[in-house]
Amino acid sequence: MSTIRSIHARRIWDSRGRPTVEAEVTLADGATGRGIAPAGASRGTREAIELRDGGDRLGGLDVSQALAGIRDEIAPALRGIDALKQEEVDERLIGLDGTVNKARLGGNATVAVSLAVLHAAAASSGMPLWRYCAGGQPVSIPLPEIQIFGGGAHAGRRTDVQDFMVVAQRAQSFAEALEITAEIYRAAGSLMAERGRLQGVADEGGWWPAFDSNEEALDALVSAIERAGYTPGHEAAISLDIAASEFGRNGRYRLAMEDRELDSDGMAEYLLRWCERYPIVSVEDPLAEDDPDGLARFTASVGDRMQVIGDDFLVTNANLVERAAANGNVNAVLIKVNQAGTVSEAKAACAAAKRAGFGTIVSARSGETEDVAIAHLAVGWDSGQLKVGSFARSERMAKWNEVLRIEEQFEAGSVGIRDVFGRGK
Ligand SMILES: O=C(O)[C@@H](CO)OP(=O)(O)O
Ligand SMILES: [Mg+2]
Repeated sequence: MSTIRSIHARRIWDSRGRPTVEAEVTLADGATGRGIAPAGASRGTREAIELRDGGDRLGGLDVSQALAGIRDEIAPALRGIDALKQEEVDERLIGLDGTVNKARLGGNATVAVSLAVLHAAAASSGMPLWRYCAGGQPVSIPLPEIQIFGGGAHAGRRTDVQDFMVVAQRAQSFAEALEITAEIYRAAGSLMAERGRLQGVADEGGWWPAFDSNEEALDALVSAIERAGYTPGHEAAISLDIAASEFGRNGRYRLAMEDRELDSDGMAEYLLRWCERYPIVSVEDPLAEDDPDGLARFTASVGDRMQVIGDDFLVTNANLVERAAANGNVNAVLIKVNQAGTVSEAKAACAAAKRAGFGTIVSARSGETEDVAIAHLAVGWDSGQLKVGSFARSERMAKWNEVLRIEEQFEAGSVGIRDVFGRGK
């Protein structure tokens, strides 16, 4: 029987040395599943709230309230529910919390439990997680977006732009995409070393961006692609997460590196110049979450040839995705389970995006753990793309390597890899 027998919650630690929540679910048939809450640094204001509390010595970073909520309220309420009924489980979590943003029990509590139930249900069904998530629907191996330089909130705001990434858009397999990007990553490292600029890595494993301008980082990225023996824009293209909500509000954008302030149109023009000059195929959060008109203008000018992703702007919310599709604010969405707070809500956002013809990118957070669930979600939900950060940090490699294992399970040649525009569907 796949009914939930018990849920245990424990405090574990994430890749930034901060406490986080792990839930462990045991079913009546003995199957178990574990889920861990990741944590973002650049967060959208409408994300599910993670519950953090006093814990004197931890300065408000502790998660003891979230753990207590799982023990005292969530575990008793879910006992006896069939783990195969993920939506029922998640509806119970949403109802129990009772707020619009999981503020009472904490999105970190609900997401850990929701993922743990998903894992346990897959184990009980005797299926790998990706196959269980697919529910019999067609799947694909996602194209990876891999960070080469990590800036913004992940590197003490060393650059304004948060993620400088590479997409190996012509790779024929995930294994090949990883290989190409690893070469570019290492080339970028030696380039930094030669310039006396190598200063370790940022939160997601991308090189610490010791640059004097955002453009210098872009130029270095192009040089790294060339040094690795590839043609920029051909085998390897550039993908950026501007994370503009971090430095833009009320239509004003403060570029610290260049010591200037731009209005919404100025910011868009600044980015459009990059789009002309560099082989950029995807831009995430080019304008702030409170600038939907700016986003719509930006998408109107480049959306026919480029992916424009809403992350902080859409916070993995199906209603917001539908509204964005109607208003043309963006043409793709980042899918982060902990932004929504439950597996079912994230899945609904992904489904809404596909109905709207949006690109979908399953994404990790900047604070991560060894949990590899998102590798399986990207495959099982057929998202087409996966964003996990970089190399050089094992919480990232655990996920990339997991996709390699999943790819091995596919029959050779039966599943094509897609580029950012979904070619090969
Ligand atoms: O903005 C993002 O897309 C993510 C991952 O790069 O960062 P964070 O988890 O800090 O929100
Ligand atoms: Mg982002």
